[in-house]
Amino acid sequence: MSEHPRTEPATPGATLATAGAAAPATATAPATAPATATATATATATGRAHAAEAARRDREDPLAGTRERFVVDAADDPNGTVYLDGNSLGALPRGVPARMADVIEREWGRDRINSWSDNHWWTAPERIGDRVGALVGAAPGQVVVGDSTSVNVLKAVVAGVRLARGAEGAEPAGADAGPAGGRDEILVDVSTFPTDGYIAESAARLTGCALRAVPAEAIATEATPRTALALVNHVDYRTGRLHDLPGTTAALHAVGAVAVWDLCHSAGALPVDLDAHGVDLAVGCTYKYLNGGPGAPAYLYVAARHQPRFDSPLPGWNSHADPFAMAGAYAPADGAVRGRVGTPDILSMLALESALDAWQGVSVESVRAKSLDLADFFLTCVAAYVPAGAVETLTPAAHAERGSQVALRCADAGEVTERLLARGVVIDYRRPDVLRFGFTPLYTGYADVERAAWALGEVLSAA
Ligand SMILES: Cc1ncc(COP(=O)(O)O)c(C=O)c1O
Ligand SMILES: Nc1c(O)cccc1C(=O)C[C@H](N)C(=O)O
Repeated sequence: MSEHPRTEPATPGATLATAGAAAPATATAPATAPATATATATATATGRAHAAEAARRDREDPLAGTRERFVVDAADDPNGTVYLDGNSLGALPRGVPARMADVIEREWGRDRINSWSDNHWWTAPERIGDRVGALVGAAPGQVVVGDSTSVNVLKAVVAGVRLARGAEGAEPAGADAGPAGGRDEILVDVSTFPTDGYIAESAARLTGCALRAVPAEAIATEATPRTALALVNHVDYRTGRLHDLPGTTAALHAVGAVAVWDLCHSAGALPVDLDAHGVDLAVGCTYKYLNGGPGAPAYLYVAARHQPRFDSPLPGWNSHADPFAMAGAYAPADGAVRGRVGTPDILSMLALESALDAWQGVSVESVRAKSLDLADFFLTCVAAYVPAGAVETLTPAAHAERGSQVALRCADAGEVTERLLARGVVIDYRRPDVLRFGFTPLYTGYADVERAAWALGEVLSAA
């Protein structure tokens, strides 16, 4: 469930003008280009010690140009919105509306049914899957886009248990009921995003396994020869902690278990390198750092070596070897197509395809470098602007242990989130006491994070 308090009117600039003595004098100035210099000068005059540095970093940022590919407010416009919620819903890439108009008016409106072949709708899940794959380190042919992350978790966990059992001949193919002389346990990280935990529990019942929740850091040591698989969140949605994908995957393999990773909070934010680390199965959403839009289709990665034995619990006609044979008996297609189920949501899928154009010429490595730098700079600004002891940082300081968000714990976090919104700073609140600041390097600038830290300081100084 989302926690996005929304107050009316949500006109950040108007509220900022009445935000108290520390508010910049130019708060009601129109959003014009010279606002950059004005805002920086005003910010410095009002004690914003890091404002000038933020402006300098933005000028020197090699990724500064990609911001124009998105619909976001100007970084230095004090009336504009600072959007630090791309870890929930990524901003709109500029090319998407025109592409959607074309899809709706021409492909659907005029070409109609022929679009399945002529406009390549039928093969969109694999085609777009390859583009997502390139961003998570998967060679072509292993990622298919479709359904929600929740649904793909079910596919991955049930099929993963079948893979783990089948590898040893411990169970007759197709029999899921009851432990079959071995692999009868599924591990899930104890702080998992809820949907993964709910679905893993159901998948455990479907496969006759027991579900055991352990800290993600302990999965490597808790896995035993009874473990069929572990479902692990690559980045913790609440704290922003990055879990050890290479080490945990290797430890699971050492006991013959399958590694299933949820990449919702890492895909598009940091290098994942699925193939390089020998991951078995992975799932993730595309509406966060991949900016695919609300409810954009998710994806499923099935490592090529597992595809011939990938036995989906949701075998639909779209994953049939010959869908239009309309055969009574199911025969799975080869490759990643095996992960499909029913008719794909073409409008959302093609919006995602267009959104991925925003990655043109950008490496995930460069995004990661800026993400870490943005978070470091944000924490420096928080330390300078926020009263001592008012917040506690939940996100690990070590770069190797964090994703692309900073989570701060503070009293009255829901109220603080509303007050930040009133100052034009959009973040997430997770009950009971967590503020999440998400950084999307393709469009988040240093002035954004400086302004967010300043606003947080204002709010907590007034508390
Ligand atoms: C880690 C994680 N997994 C799964 C989900 C849920 O995916 P969906 O609601 O798209 O099925 C989310 C966010 O909503 C998430 O953060
Ligand atoms: N998927 C969401 C939605 O449909 C509405 C609001 C928020 C979301 C989210 O993605 C929440 C997100 N997974 C989280 O990390 O909390």
